[in-house]
Amino acid sequence: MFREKDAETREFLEAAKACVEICKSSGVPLLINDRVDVALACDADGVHVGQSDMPAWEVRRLLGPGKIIGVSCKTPAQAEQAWKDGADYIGCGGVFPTTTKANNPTLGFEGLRTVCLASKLPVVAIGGINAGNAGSVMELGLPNLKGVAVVSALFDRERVAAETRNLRSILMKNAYSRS
Ligand SMILES: Cc1ncc(COP(=O)(O)OP(=O)(O)O)c(N)n1
Ligand SMILES: Cc1nc(C(=O)O)sc1CCOP(=O)(O)O
Repeated sequence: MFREKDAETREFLEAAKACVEICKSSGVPLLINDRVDVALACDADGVHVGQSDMPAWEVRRLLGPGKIIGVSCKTPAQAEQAWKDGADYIGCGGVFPTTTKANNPTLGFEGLRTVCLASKLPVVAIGGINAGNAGSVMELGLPNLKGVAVVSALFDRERVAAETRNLRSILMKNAYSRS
């Protein structure tokens, strides 16, 4: 996911194109946060939109059937709408308090559980998740909960690659212990 909240459009697009190149060479899909225009211009693999961004049905109309669309959802009604609109997955949070996104309500495990139970789409948990608590989120064993998304757990650290490997190994252990 490429998420950039402050850049000018041209700067955003140039950075997004560079990310697309890196991800393509590693076989990793790249989604653009919020910006459908940028995703189209750099031929990204998809877009993630929030509740105040372009509606997912409109994003689908613009991107076509082959691209990945994610929608941030905090309630069962939003999850139902995302499914009706043709989204591929939903992001649900904040599971824990976060300083990365201002004024973001914390849903806790109960809020996440409510949305996961109602969702007809795969769910990615987000908000305050890090190597210390990611295991506890996945161990909830909630239906449709397929993974976690993190920002500060990796990007507020000096050793991003090492932190990423550590988080990955925690999530992989959890996946194997449940299979
Ligand atoms: C998996 C996932 N969940 C939520 C988000 C946040 O997207 P959005 O609601 O658009 O919030 P802002 O990025 O605008 O703060 C995400 N990118 N990924
Ligand atoms: C971008 C975003 N969306 C959220 C939501 O709840 O939809 S929480 C969040 C910030 C996630 O950052 P961190 O891992 O540093 O808490």
